[in-house]
Amino acid sequence: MTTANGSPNGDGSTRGRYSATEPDPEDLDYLAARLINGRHQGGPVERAVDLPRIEAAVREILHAVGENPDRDGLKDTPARVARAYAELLAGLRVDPGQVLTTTFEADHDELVLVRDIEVTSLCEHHLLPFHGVAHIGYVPGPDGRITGLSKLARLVEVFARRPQVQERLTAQIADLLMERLNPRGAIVVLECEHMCMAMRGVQKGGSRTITSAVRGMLRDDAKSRAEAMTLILRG
Ligand SMILES: Nc1nc2c(ncn2[C@@H]2O[C@H](COP(=O)(O)OP(=O)(O)OP(=O)(O)O)[C@@H](O)[C@H]2O)c(=O)[nH]1
Ligand SMILES: [Zn+2]
Repeated sequence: MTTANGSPNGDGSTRGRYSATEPDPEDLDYLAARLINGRHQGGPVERAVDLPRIEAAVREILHAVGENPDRDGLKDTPARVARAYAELLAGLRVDPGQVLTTTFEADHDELVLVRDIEVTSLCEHHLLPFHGVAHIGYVPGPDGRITGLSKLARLVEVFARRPQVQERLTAQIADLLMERLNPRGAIVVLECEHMCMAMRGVQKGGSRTITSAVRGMLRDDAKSRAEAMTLILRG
């Protein structure tokens, strides 16, 4: 739990070695809330993360590969890995709709596009990272409803911090934009490299997978779609 002043303890004090501007990574409510808007608003924390259970599982993995989890270099590793998973999967505990609660009306009815939003997620098949960039565009609806540009990046974070496949991640971003902003159309393109293809298995580093989700007029109108794609892919 933290407060609008950014202090994890709500009174300007710090906990352990973490300052008010450097949140305690063990504060799981904070990690979930930070995904939404950088402040804790007491939003829904849907699922608790069982850190001791992850720790026990990581100890088992270390045993199973023939390591000694109690040796000096590994003794804190299960706890570190547990905290890391809590952070990497914090999106599971967040209602993505909360990200798009701040919307504005603006007299703009043409494409709004944010390119090259950094994205890192975990593939649900191997729990290895895939990373790259997301490009998100939409054409505001008749009511001219737009959202803050940073909210588009936050939307990527909330859906990326879950076990994912790239196709679903792409579609979820587009669908939530359509649901919450009621735009004329939306387009989401992700370009990612999958570590499960680079570090193991087929071992083809450097390949990039491109996925798109196109909705509304950007799907139905070939000219609008081609214009948006040109802007997205020219970078
Ligand atoms: N479509 C899709 N596939 C993914 C994604 N992330 C990982 N994969 C693939 O998921 C597949 C899982 O295939 P399996 O045959 O069950 O697993 P595997 O034996 O580890 O496969 P290899 O990676 O080919 O060694 C692999 O082909 C991965 O490349 C993703 O985001 N989208
Ligand atoms: Zn994988």
